Amino acid sequence: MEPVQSSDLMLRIEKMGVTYPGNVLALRPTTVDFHKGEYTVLLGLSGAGKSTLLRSLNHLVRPSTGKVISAELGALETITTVRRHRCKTAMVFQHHQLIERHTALQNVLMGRLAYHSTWRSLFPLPRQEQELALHCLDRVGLAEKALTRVDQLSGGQQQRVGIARALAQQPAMILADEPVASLDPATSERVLTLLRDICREDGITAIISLHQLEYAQRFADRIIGLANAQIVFDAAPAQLQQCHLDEIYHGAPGVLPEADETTNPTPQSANTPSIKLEIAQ
Ligand SMILES: Nc1ncnc2c1ncn2[C@@H]1O[C@H](COP(=O)(O)OP(=O)(O)OP(=O)(O)O)[C@@H](O)[C@H]1O
Repeated sequence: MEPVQSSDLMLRIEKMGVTYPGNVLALRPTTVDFHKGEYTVLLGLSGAGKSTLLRSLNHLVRPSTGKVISAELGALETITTVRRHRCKTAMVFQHHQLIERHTALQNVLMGRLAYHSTWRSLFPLPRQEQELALHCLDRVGLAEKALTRVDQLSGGQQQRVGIARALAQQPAMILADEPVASLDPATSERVLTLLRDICREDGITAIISLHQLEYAQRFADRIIGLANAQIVFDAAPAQLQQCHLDEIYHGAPGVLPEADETTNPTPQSANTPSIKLEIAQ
């Protein structure tokens, strides 16, 4: 299939649905476009389908129906296309998935492995690659921790190493699955600010699943709200109204922050670890 023609299109999912074994419907057939440089937050209750949507974008979860189409590569229909797509699509995970007994630098170098053959990765990577990894650590403010074992770093520092590893991959797109779910509010803000600033500077498309409404409103260019395995809201944060929240949180009493709080986040809600708790108030 030919790549999709559109100047700012990064990725399209077309009638893509996911049903897990046991007939668990996780995502109804969905068509949606993601654009270059856009910072999209996926919002929704636990089980709404955020991780499934996110992980299907690089076929970590294989769609049961429909397809993922890269603007550059076309439909992800062959192993080669999926590999090339994954090479340019970095992931940041909730539990960062670092090798804890390795140094920060060694972990960041893992981001380069997609560019090397299996046998080549058995040997130290060239100096040029090590310098790139060090530069990535520097961008997340951790150059001085390069030779520190990851298990000696704080949770926030570990997640910054996870971001540096993603950057070392020189991605066109970053998929982040609840990257701040295990962090305290102040650290969460720092990590999300860092991620947004780097994506803006480098023109990286970011798609991030979050539970915290206030962070979604503060950081996103676009919010996609999911409920019951389908998209129920897809627009800029300023368009998000109480009725949309009611739909995303299906009837739970969602709390929409005051208008000026969207540009100036509220410390009181930042203390709340997730919207799931906030809406239960
Ligand atoms: N590997 C799997 N096998 C079977 N069912 C699964 C699997 N992964 C997820 N599910 C189910 O698919 C649905 C969507 O799950 P998903 O993890 O995408 O939701 P989520 O919105 O990311 O939730 P959370 O915020 O808790 O991570 C849920 O009903 C979940 O139980």
